[in-house]
Amino acid sequence: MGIDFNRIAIKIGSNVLTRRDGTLDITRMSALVDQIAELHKAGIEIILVSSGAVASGRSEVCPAKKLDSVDQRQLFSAVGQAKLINRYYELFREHGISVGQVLTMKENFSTRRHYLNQKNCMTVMLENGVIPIVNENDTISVSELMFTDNDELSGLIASMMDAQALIILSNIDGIYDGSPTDPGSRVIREIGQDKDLSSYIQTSKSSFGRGGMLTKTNIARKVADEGITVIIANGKRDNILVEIMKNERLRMKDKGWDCPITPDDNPSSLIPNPLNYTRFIPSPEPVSSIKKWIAHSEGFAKGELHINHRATELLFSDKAVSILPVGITDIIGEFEKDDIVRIIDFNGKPIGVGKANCDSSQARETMGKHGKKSVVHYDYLYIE
Ligand SMILES: Nc1ncnc2c1ncn2[C@@H]1O[C@H](COP(=O)(O)OP(=O)(O)O)[C@@H](O)[C@H]1O
Ligand SMILES: N[C@@H](CCC(=O)OP(=O)(O)O)C(=O)O
Repeated sequence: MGIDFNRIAIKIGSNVLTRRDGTLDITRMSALVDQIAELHKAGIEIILVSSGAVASGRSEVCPAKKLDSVDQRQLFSAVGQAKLINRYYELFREHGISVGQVLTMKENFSTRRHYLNQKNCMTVMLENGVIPIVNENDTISVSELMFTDNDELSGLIASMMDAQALIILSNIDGIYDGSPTDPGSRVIREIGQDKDLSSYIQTSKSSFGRGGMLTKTNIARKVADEGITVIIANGKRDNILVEIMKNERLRMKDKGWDCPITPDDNPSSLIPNPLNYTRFIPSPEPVSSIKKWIAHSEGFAKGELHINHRATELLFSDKAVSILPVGITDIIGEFEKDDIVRIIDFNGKPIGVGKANCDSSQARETMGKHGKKSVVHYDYLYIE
């Protein structure tokens, strides 16, 4: 399979863009923009997911009275997002590159129509040489329906836009095999598909971050399972993006793949990258666009299909299997045709999601019967 990085998503975390006192780190921002401009000029399409709205607003306004966390988020992000996008606009303009702002919310991924509408918006931007700069619309997002953090959002965007790679920039070199503060811990450079990382991840997160390393790891695994290379690296390191792309290019060349980086790259300067970063090995199996959407729709599931032992076994076999009524033992909740439903195995464990082929009452009528139409067709089924 030939792989090249001609479309990538880059997520810049709050901590990369903010100084210790919470103010926007313009020097860092400018350095990252220079690198993105270099990649853009080399012909790589880039979608930027940037945090930093709340952090940059915090230093801008001094609330008249004590605010609760929702009011704070709304006030700071309203002021901070304007400041953030204005900075990006100015910095990219120095390189002659146009940028556009995309503010989104979790609900915007809930129906296929909304999903495709967003995809279309960003596709048109890319086709016209415009770099989309995406952030959650924190001002009007409802707390319970928010993304865990921008790592989750960046995973959705990378998947939706069929990016070949997602680079998550944080304030740490990658995922450590122990506490990052322990001098004996090392960055794990490559993570295979079945590697369990739960014992390594501490619940700590950086001062301005929302989700922590656990969400990064979970989202990275999910996105890599869809065939997208995911890299977690330190956005505070000089020239990190360009170095990562050079290193990845070297790796691909090694395997006989082609990957455009900078047109004036001097091959002699392409020594193996001494930098630490964590790379999630992508699944070699391509995942269709609709399955990618379904994979990220778990939060919108309207009901549950409980399946028996045999159906569970078949779903994990190499065969392309749909969920037939005969394998269903219980149906929980009410759903319409085309709604997302959760698939629960015989042990009560959620194992995937799918788009229902019929509504819940029709599904209940055929449950347990042979020779009936599938309740979830294989093409609309995503097993984790
Ligand atoms: N095993 C680990 N390896 C690396 N970082 C870890 C690990 N366990 C916990 N962390 C914490 O995760 C933090 C990064 O996540 P987060 O605060 O969400 O950053 P961001 O704002 O960039 O998204 C690190 O600063 C570190 O404190
Ligand atoms: N939308 C928020 C992002 C908050 C957030 O989740 O940040 P991060 O910890 O960097 O993923 C902002 O711009 O401040």
